[in-house]
Amino acid sequence: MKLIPATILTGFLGAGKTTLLNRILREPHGHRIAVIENEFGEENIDHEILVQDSREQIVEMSNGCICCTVRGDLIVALGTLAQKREAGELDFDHVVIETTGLANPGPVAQTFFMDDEVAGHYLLDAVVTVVDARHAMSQLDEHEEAQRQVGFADKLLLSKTDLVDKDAVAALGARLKRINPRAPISKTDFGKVPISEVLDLRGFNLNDKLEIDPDFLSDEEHAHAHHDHEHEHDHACGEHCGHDHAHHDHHHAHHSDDIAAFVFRSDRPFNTSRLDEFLGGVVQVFGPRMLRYKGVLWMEDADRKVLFQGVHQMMGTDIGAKWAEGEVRGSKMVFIGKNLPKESILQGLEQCLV
Ligand SMILES: Nc1nc2c(ncn2[C@@H]2O[C@H](COP(=O)(O)OP(=O)(O)OP(=O)(O)O)[C@@H](O)[C@H]2O)c(=O)[nH]1
Repeated sequence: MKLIPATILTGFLGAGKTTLLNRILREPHGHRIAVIENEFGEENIDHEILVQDSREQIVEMSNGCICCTVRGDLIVALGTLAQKREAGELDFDHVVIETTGLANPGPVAQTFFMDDEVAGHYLLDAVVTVVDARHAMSQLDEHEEAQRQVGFADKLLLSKTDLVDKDAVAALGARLKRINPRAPISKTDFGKVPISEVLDLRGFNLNDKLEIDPDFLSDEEHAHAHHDHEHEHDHACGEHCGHDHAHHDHHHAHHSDDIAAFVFRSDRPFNTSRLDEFLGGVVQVFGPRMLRYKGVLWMEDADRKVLFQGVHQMMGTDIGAKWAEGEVRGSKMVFIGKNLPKESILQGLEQCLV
Protein backbone atom coordinates (compact mmCIF):
# COMPACT_ATOMS: atom_id res chain seq x y z
CA MET A 1 0.00 0.00 0.00
CA LYS A 2 1.20 3.46 -0.82
CA LEU A 3 2.49 5.34 2.16
CA ILE A 4 0.72 8.55 3.14
CA PRO A 5 3.04 11.55 3.17
CA ALA A 6 3.04 13.51 6.43
CA THR A 7 4.31 17.02 7.00
CA ILE A 8 5.34 18.34 10.39
CA LEU A 9 4.46 22.02 10.52
CA THR A 10 6.35 23.77 13.24
CA GLY A 11 7.45 27.27 14.20
CA PHE A 12 7.67 29.32 17.33
CA LEU A 13 4.62 30.72 19.13
CA GLY A 14 2.68 33.04 16.88
CA ALA A 15 4.91 32.48 13.86
CA GLY A 16 1.95 31.98 11.56
CA LYS A 17 1.44 28.22 11.43
CA THR A 18 -2.33 28.33 11.72
CA THR A 19 -2.55 31.18 9.22
CA LEU A 20 -0.57 29.09 6.74
CA LEU A 21 -2.56 25.96 7.38
CA ASN A 22 -5.81 27.78 6.99
CA ARG A 23 -4.71 29.13 3.69
CA ILE A 24 -3.65 25.70 2.52
CA LEU A 25 -6.93 24.15 3.56
CA ARG A 26 -8.90 26.76 1.66
CA GLU A 27 -7.02 26.60 -1.60
CA PRO A 28 -8.23 24.40 -4.43
CA HIS A 29 -4.94 22.60 -5.03
CA GLY A 30 -6.35 19.11 -5.38
CA HIS A 31 -4.75 17.72 -2.23
CA ARG A 32 -6.97 16.28 0.44
CA ILE A 33 -5.32 17.04 3.71
CA ALA A 34 -5.98 15.63 7.13
CA VAL A 35 -4.76 17.81 9.96
CA ILE A 36 -3.57 16.81 13.38
CA GLU A 37 -3.61 19.77 15.70
CA ASN A 38 -1.69 19.89 18.89
CA GLU A 39 -2.75 22.56 21.29
CA PHE A 40 -0.98 23.33 24.48
CA GLY A 41 -3.50 23.47 27.23
CA GLU A 42 -7.17 22.82 27.01
CA GLU A 43 -8.30 25.70 24.93
CA ASN A 44 -8.48 24.61 21.39
CA ILE A 45 -8.61 28.00 19.85
CA ASP A 46 -6.99 26.99 16.61
CA HIS A 47 -9.77 24.52 16.13
CA GLU A 48 -12.19 27.42 16.00
CA ILE A 49 -9.97 29.31 13.62
CA LEU A 50 -9.28 26.52 11.19
CA VAL A 51 -11.74 26.21 8.39
CA GLN A 52 -13.79 23.09 8.60
CA ASP A 53 -13.65 20.92 5.57
CA SER A 54 -16.79 19.16 4.53
CA ARG A 55 -15.42 15.93 5.91
CA GLU A 56 -14.12 15.60 9.40
CA GLN A 57 -10.42 15.68 9.03
CA ILE A 58 -9.18 17.63 11.93
CA VAL A 59 -7.97 15.65 14.86
CA GLU A 60 -7.08 17.58 17.95
CA MET A 61 -4.73 16.66 20.63
CA SER A 62 -4.59 18.68 23.76
CA ASN A 63 -3.30 18.60 27.29
CA GLY A 64 0.32 18.48 26.58
CA CYS A 65 2.90 19.12 24.05
CA ILE A 66 3.14 16.80 21.09
CA CYS A 67 6.85 16.32 21.58
CA CYS A 68 6.65 14.91 25.07
CA THR A 69 3.62 13.71 26.90
CA VAL A 70 1.29 13.10 24.02
CA ARG A 71 3.53 11.32 21.58
CA GLY A 72 1.46 8.24 22.33
CA ASP A 73 -1.60 10.22 21.35
CA LEU A 74 0.03 11.16 18.09
CA ILE A 75 0.60 7.50 17.31
CA VAL A 76 -3.04 6.80 18.11
CA ALA A 77 -4.23 9.78 16.05
CA LEU A 78 -2.17 8.70 13.05
CA GLY A 79 -3.36 5.13 13.45
CA THR A 80 -7.02 6.17 13.63
CA LEU A 81 -6.70 8.33 10.55
CA ALA A 82 -5.09 5.51 8.59
CA GLN A 83 -7.79 3.04 9.69
CA LYS A 84 -10.61 5.39 8.75
CA ARG A 85 -9.02 5.98 5.41
CA GLU A 86 -8.76 2.28 4.75
CA ALA A 87 -12.37 1.81 5.78
CA GLY A 88 -13.39 4.51 3.31
CA GLU A 89 -14.64 6.80 6.05
CA LEU A 90 -12.06 9.43 5.33
CA ASP A 91 -10.49 10.48 2.11
CA PHE A 92 -7.14 12.21 2.27
CA ASP A 93 -3.79 11.95 0.60
CA HIS A 94 -1.63 13.95 2.98
CA VAL A 95 -1.39 14.57 6.71
CA VAL A 96 -0.19 17.80 8.27
CA ILE A 97 0.73 17.78 11.94
CA GLU A 98 0.75 21.25 13.43
CA THR A 99 2.84 21.27 16.56
CA THR A 100 2.62 23.76 19.37
CA GLY A 101 4.95 26.71 19.19
CA LEU A 102 7.08 25.22 21.92
CA ALA A 103 7.38 21.73 20.52
CA ASN A 104 10.63 20.10 19.67
CA PRO A 105 10.02 18.57 16.25
CA GLY A 106 12.69 15.88 16.80
CA PRO A 107 10.64 13.37 18.74
CA VAL A 108 7.68 14.01 16.45
CA ALA A 109 9.86 13.15 13.45
CA GLN A 110 11.22 10.10 15.21
CA THR A 111 7.72 8.72 15.69
CA PHE A 112 7.72 7.96 11.98
CA PHE A 113 10.70 5.69 12.32
CA MET A 114 10.18 4.23 15.75
CA ASP A 115 6.63 3.06 15.61
CA ASP A 116 6.09 0.17 13.20
CA GLU A 117 2.41 0.86 12.82
CA VAL A 118 3.07 4.50 11.89
CA ALA A 119 6.00 3.59 9.64
CA GLY A 120 3.80 1.04 7.90
CA HIS A 121 1.29 3.67 6.86
CA TYR A 122 3.16 6.95 6.65
CA LEU A 123 6.14 8.50 5.04
CA LEU A 124 7.59 11.54 6.74
CA ASP A 125 7.60 14.10 3.97
CA ALA A 126 9.30 17.07 5.60
CA VAL A 127 9.60 19.28 8.62
CA VAL A 128 8.40 22.74 7.57
CA THR A 129 9.20 25.56 9.95
CA VAL A 130 7.51 28.95 9.89
CA VAL A 131 9.85 31.69 11.07
CA ASP A 132 8.46 35.03 12.20
CA ALA A 133 10.60 37.66 10.47
CA ARG A 134 9.57 40.25 13.02
CA HIS A 135 10.41 38.29 16.16
CA ALA A 136 12.73 35.46 15.18
CA MET A 137 15.98 37.22 16.06
CA SER A 138 15.03 37.58 19.70
CA GLN A 139 13.28 34.22 19.81
CA LEU A 140 16.43 32.54 18.50
CA ASP A 141 18.45 34.40 21.11
CA GLU A 142 16.22 33.39 23.94
CA HIS A 143 14.69 30.04 23.16
CA GLU A 144 16.47 26.91 22.24
CA GLU A 145 13.19 25.50 20.96
CA ALA A 146 13.18 28.17 18.28
CA GLN A 147 16.69 27.18 17.23
CA ARG A 148 15.77 23.52 17.23
CA GLN A 149 12.78 24.14 15.02
CA VAL A 150 15.06 25.84 12.51
CA GLY A 151 17.70 23.14 12.84
CA PHE A 152 15.27 20.34 12.09
CA ALA A 153 13.65 22.03 9.13
CA ASP A 154 13.70 20.70 5.62
CA LYS A 155 12.09 23.95 4.55
CA LEU A 156 11.91 27.38 6.18
CA LEU A 157 9.04 29.75 5.53
CA LEU A 158 9.56 33.37 6.53
CA SER A 159 6.35 35.03 7.67
CA LYS A 160 5.69 38.68 8.52
CA THR A 161 8.33 40.04 6.19
CA ASP A 162 5.83 42.88 5.65
CA LEU A 163 6.66 44.10 9.14
CA VAL A 164 10.41 44.48 8.71
CA ASP A 165 12.79 46.06 6.23
CA LYS A 166 14.90 44.27 3.65
CA ASP A 167 18.08 44.41 5.69
CA ALA A 168 16.42 42.72 8.62
CA VAL A 169 15.16 39.96 6.33
CA ALA A 170 18.66 39.53 4.88
CA ALA A 171 20.28 39.40 8.32
CA LEU A 172 17.75 36.84 9.52
CA GLY A 173 18.22 34.82 6.34
CA ALA A 174 21.97 34.72 6.92
CA ARG A 175 21.49 33.58 10.50
CA LEU A 176 19.02 30.88 9.50
CA LYS A 177 21.48 29.60 6.93
CA ARG A 178 24.17 29.36 9.55
CA ILE A 179 21.89 27.31 11.74
CA ASN A 180 20.61 25.23 8.85
CA PRO A 181 22.23 25.58 5.43
CA ARG A 182 20.25 22.66 4.11
CA ALA A 183 16.75 24.09 4.28
CA PRO A 184 15.68 26.37 1.44
CA ILE A 185 13.97 29.58 2.57
CA SER A 186 10.78 31.02 1.05
CA LYS A 187 8.55 33.85 2.12
CA THR A 188 4.95 33.47 3.13
CA ASP A 189 2.72 36.50 3.28
CA PHE A 190 -0.16 35.75 5.63
CA GLY A 191 0.19 32.13 4.66
CA LYS A 192 0.36 32.81 0.97
CA VAL A 193 2.93 30.49 -0.54
CA PRO A 194 2.67 27.95 -3.38
CA ILE A 195 1.54 24.57 -2.11
CA SER A 196 4.55 22.99 -3.79
CA GLU A 197 6.72 24.82 -1.24
CA VAL A 198 4.93 23.16 1.64
CA LEU A 199 3.77 19.69 0.62
CA ASP A 200 5.55 16.86 -1.15
CA LEU A 201 9.01 18.17 -0.47
CA ARG A 202 10.36 14.71 0.33
CA GLY A 203 12.90 16.22 2.63
CA PHE A 204 13.20 12.93 4.47
CA ASN A 205 13.70 10.88 1.37
CA LEU A 206 17.09 9.46 0.90
CA ASN A 207 18.01 10.94 -2.41
CA ASP A 208 21.19 12.29 -3.84
CA LYS A 209 19.96 15.83 -3.96
CA LEU A 210 21.58 17.09 -0.85
CA GLU A 211 20.64 20.71 -0.98
CA ILE A 212 23.19 22.68 0.90
CA ASP A 213 22.74 26.28 0.15
CA PRO A 214 25.70 27.07 -2.07
CA ASP A 215 25.88 30.54 -0.57
CA PHE A 216 26.07 29.17 2.94
CA LEU A 217 29.76 29.80 3.32
CA SER A 218 29.96 32.97 1.33
CA ASP A 219 27.02 34.38 3.24
CA GLU A 220 28.75 33.58 6.44
CA GLU A 221 31.66 35.66 5.31
CA HIS A 222 29.28 38.35 4.24
CA ALA A 223 27.54 38.35 7.59
CA HIS A 224 30.87 38.67 9.34
CA ALA A 225 31.71 41.62 7.21
CA HIS A 226 28.60 43.27 8.56
CA HIS A 227 29.42 42.73 12.14
CA ASP A 228 33.12 43.07 12.12
CA HIS A 229 34.36 45.98 10.16
CA GLU A 230 37.84 45.84 11.52
CA HIS A 231 38.56 42.42 10.21
CA GLU A 232 40.30 42.25 6.87
CA HIS A 233 38.80 39.63 4.60
CA ASP A 234 41.74 39.09 2.37
CA HIS A 235 40.77 35.63 1.29
CA ALA A 236 37.71 33.47 1.11
CA CYS A 237 37.86 30.54 3.47
CA GLY A 238 36.21 27.24 2.73
CA GLU A 239 35.04 24.94 5.46
CA HIS A 240 38.34 23.09 5.34
CA CYS A 241 40.21 26.26 6.02
CA GLY A 242 42.39 25.75 9.03
CA HIS A 243 42.67 29.38 10.01
CA ASP A 244 41.86 30.42 13.44
CA HIS A 245 38.77 32.45 12.82
CA ALA A 246 38.80 34.91 15.60
CA HIS A 247 36.11 36.84 13.82
CA HIS A 248 33.77 33.87 14.09
CA ASP A 249 33.79 34.21 17.81
CA HIS A 250 33.27 37.88 17.47
CA HIS A 251 30.27 37.28 15.30
CA HIS A 252 28.84 34.59 17.50
CA ALA A 253 29.01 36.94 20.41
CA HIS A 254 26.18 38.74 18.68
CA HIS A 255 24.02 35.69 18.23
CA SER A 256 25.17 32.84 20.36
CA ASP A 257 23.24 30.12 18.59
CA ASP A 258 23.94 26.82 20.25
CA ILE A 259 22.43 25.13 17.27
CA ALA A 260 24.55 25.42 14.21
CA ALA A 261 25.57 23.55 11.11
CA PHE A 262 28.74 22.53 9.41
CA VAL A 263 29.54 20.86 6.16
CA PHE A 264 32.09 18.23 5.26
CA ARG A 265 33.23 17.87 1.69
CA SER A 266 35.85 15.67 0.15
CA ASP A 267 36.92 14.56 -3.28
CA ARG A 268 38.44 11.35 -1.91
CA PRO A 269 36.43 8.17 -1.28
CA PHE A 270 35.59 6.81 2.16
CA ASN A 271 36.73 3.50 3.52
CA THR A 272 33.47 1.76 4.42
CA SER A 273 34.36 0.06 7.67
CA ARG A 274 36.23 3.04 9.03
CA LEU A 275 33.34 5.37 8.24
CA ASP A 276 30.75 2.97 9.70
CA GLU A 277 32.68 2.71 12.88
CA PHE A 278 33.29 6.42 13.14
CA LEU A 279 29.73 7.52 12.41
CA GLY A 280 28.35 4.84 14.71
CA GLY A 281 30.49 6.23 17.50
CA VAL A 282 29.62 9.85 16.79
CA VAL A 283 25.92 9.10 16.76
CA GLN A 284 26.17 7.11 19.95
CA VAL A 285 27.96 9.87 21.80
CA PHE A 286 26.47 13.00 20.26
CA GLY A 287 23.15 11.64 18.99
CA PRO A 288 21.04 13.54 21.49
CA ARG A 289 22.62 16.77 20.26
CA MET A 290 22.48 15.89 16.56
CA LEU A 291 19.29 17.33 15.15
CA ARG A 292 19.67 16.45 11.53
CA TYR A 293 22.39 15.12 9.31
CA LYS A 294 22.44 14.10 5.72
CA GLY A 295 25.02 13.12 3.18
CA VAL A 296 25.81 11.84 -0.25
CA LEU A 297 28.91 9.72 -0.07
CA TRP A 298 31.55 8.37 -2.35
CA MET A 299 32.57 5.00 -0.97
CA GLU A 300 35.63 3.16 -2.11
CA ASP A 301 34.95 0.39 -4.64
CA ALA A 302 31.33 1.45 -5.07
CA ASP A 303 29.93 2.47 -8.41
CA ARG A 304 26.84 3.93 -6.75
CA LYS A 305 26.37 6.84 -4.44
CA VAL A 306 25.61 6.04 -0.84
CA LEU A 307 23.01 8.21 0.86
CA PHE A 308 22.72 8.62 4.54
CA GLN A 309 20.67 10.72 6.90
CA GLY A 310 19.43 10.75 10.41
CA VAL A 311 17.71 12.39 13.31
CA HIS A 312 19.48 12.03 16.64
CA GLN A 313 20.65 8.43 17.10
CA MET A 314 18.55 7.14 14.27
CA MET A 315 20.62 6.88 11.15
CA GLY A 316 19.71 5.32 7.84
CA THR A 317 21.64 4.61 4.68
CA ASP A 318 20.62 3.69 1.20
CA ILE A 319 22.15 3.04 -2.16
CA GLY A 320 21.71 5.89 -4.58
CA ALA A 321 22.19 6.38 -8.29
CA LYS A 322 25.24 5.22 -10.19
CA TRP A 323 28.03 7.68 -10.54
CA ALA A 324 27.61 8.85 -14.08
CA GLU A 325 30.33 8.59 -16.62
CA GLY A 326 32.57 11.59 -16.24
CA GLU A 327 30.79 12.79 -13.08
CA VAL A 328 33.16 14.27 -10.53
CA ARG A 329 32.99 11.98 -7.54
CA GLY A 330 33.04 13.23 -4.01
CA SER A 331 31.19 13.30 -0.73
CA LYS A 332 29.29 15.99 1.04
CA MET A 333 27.62 15.88 4.40
CA VAL A 334 25.87 18.40 6.55
CA PHE A 335 25.48 18.13 10.30
CA ILE A 336 23.08 20.30 12.29
CA GLY A 337 23.24 20.07 16.01
CA LYS A 338 23.70 21.61 19.39
CA ASN A 339 27.28 22.44 20.34
CA LEU A 340 28.68 19.66 18.21
CA PRO A 341 32.46 19.28 18.25
CA LYS A 342 32.82 20.38 14.66
CA GLU A 343 36.60 20.14 14.42
CA SER A 344 36.77 16.63 15.89
CA ILE A 345 34.02 15.38 13.64
CA LEU A 346 35.60 16.92 10.54
CA GLN A 347 39.00 15.53 11.46
CA GLY A 348 37.49 12.14 12.24
CA LEU A 349 35.79 12.04 8.86
CA GLU A 350 39.04 13.00 7.21
CA GLN A 351 40.62 9.94 8.86
CA CYS A 352 37.99 7.71 7.31
CA LEU A 353 39.02 8.65 3.79
CA VAL A 354 41.02 6.22 1.72
N1 LIG B 1 1.91 41.00 9.47
C1 LIG B 1 1.79 39.68 9.34
N2 LIG B 1 1.11 38.99 10.28
C2 LIG B 1 0.98 37.66 10.13
C3 LIG B 1 1.55 36.97 9.02
N3 LIG B 1 1.28 35.66 9.16
C4 LIG B 1 0.57 35.53 10.31
N4 LIG B 1 0.38 36.73 10.89
C5 LIG B 1 -0.32 37.04 12.14
O1 LIG B 1 0.40 36.52 13.23
C6 LIG B 1 -0.48 36.12 14.27
C7 LIG B 1 -0.20 34.71 14.70
O2 LIG B 1 -0.50 33.84 13.62
P1 LIG B 1 -0.92 32.34 13.84
O3 LIG B 1 -1.14 31.75 12.50
O4 LIG B 1 -2.01 32.21 14.82
O5 LIG B 1 0.41 31.77 14.49
P2 LIG B 1 0.70 30.32 15.06
O6 LIG B 1 2.09 30.00 14.68
O7 LIG B 1 -0.35 29.37 14.65
O8 LIG B 1 0.61 30.62 16.60
P3 LIG B 1 0.56 29.58 17.85
O9 LIG B 1 -0.43 28.52 17.50
O10 LIG B 1 0.17 30.44 18.99
O11 LIG B 1 1.93 29.07 18.04
C8 LIG B 1 -1.89 36.33 13.71
O12 LIG B 1 -2.38 37.54 14.19
C9 LIG B 1 -1.68 36.39 12.21
O13 LIG B 1 -2.63 37.17 11.56
C10 LIG B 1 2.25 37.75 8.02
O14 LIG B 1 2.80 37.23 7.02
N5 LIG B 1 2.33 39.08 8.25
